[in-house]
Amino acid sequence: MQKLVLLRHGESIWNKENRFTGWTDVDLSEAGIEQAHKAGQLLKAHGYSFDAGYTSVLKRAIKTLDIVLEELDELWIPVQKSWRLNERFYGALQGLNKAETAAKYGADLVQKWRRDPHELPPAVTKKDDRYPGKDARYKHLTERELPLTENLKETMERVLPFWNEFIVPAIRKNQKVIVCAHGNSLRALVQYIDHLTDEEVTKLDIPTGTPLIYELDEGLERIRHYYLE
Ligand SMILES: O=C(O)[C@@H](CO)OP(=O)(O)O
Repeated sequence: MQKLVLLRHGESIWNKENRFTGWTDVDLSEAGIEQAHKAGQLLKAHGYSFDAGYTSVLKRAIKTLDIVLEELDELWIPVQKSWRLNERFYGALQGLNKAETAAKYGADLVQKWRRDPHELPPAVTKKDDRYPGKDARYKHLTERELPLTENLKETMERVLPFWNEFIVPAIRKNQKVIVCAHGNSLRALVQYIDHLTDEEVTKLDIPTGTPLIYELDEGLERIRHYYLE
């Protein structure tokens, strides 16, 4: 049996302000920093230890993993950062307040943009400052890989190559792995690991700063999963 730990970053400043975040690189809030420390302490109290960490190129996830590893005194382990673990790119919604957007466009449409795995939020143009092609950290991406908007299905399509190329081989080598990512990159991963239907994933919400433990069999099929609280 293998254990895999998935962790959504602690609360960010824009989670707190109820804004669509996506690839915007906002920092953790005070509460988010506290959540990250608590997650690390909880993992330590339950005897967890890691050989490898994986995170996105966004500071709310990077810092959360750092704080967790600091609590475990394992800041030395190799940590791989990839854009493929980033939050779902939220297009032209990024920066807008979720409640104000619901009041403007209607709660049903906004809920579809947020949770329907096939629904695409309004796109940014390549001239928009939010277009990732303008950000140095994405300069190695091809134009096709640079999103203008993304739904959960597309998020899954860019998360899975990273899962298969790096995380699966590490687990198969018996490494103890922690993946610190985002609400929707983790929803995509959970949909894949748990074989969830689109309807089931629509209802799935992953809380910030709460370790989600997966026990996997040799074929990396889920035996059980639970939150450490
Ligand atoms: O704003 C975002 O990027 C995400 C996660 O906070 O929001 P949502 O809950 O709508 O997926």
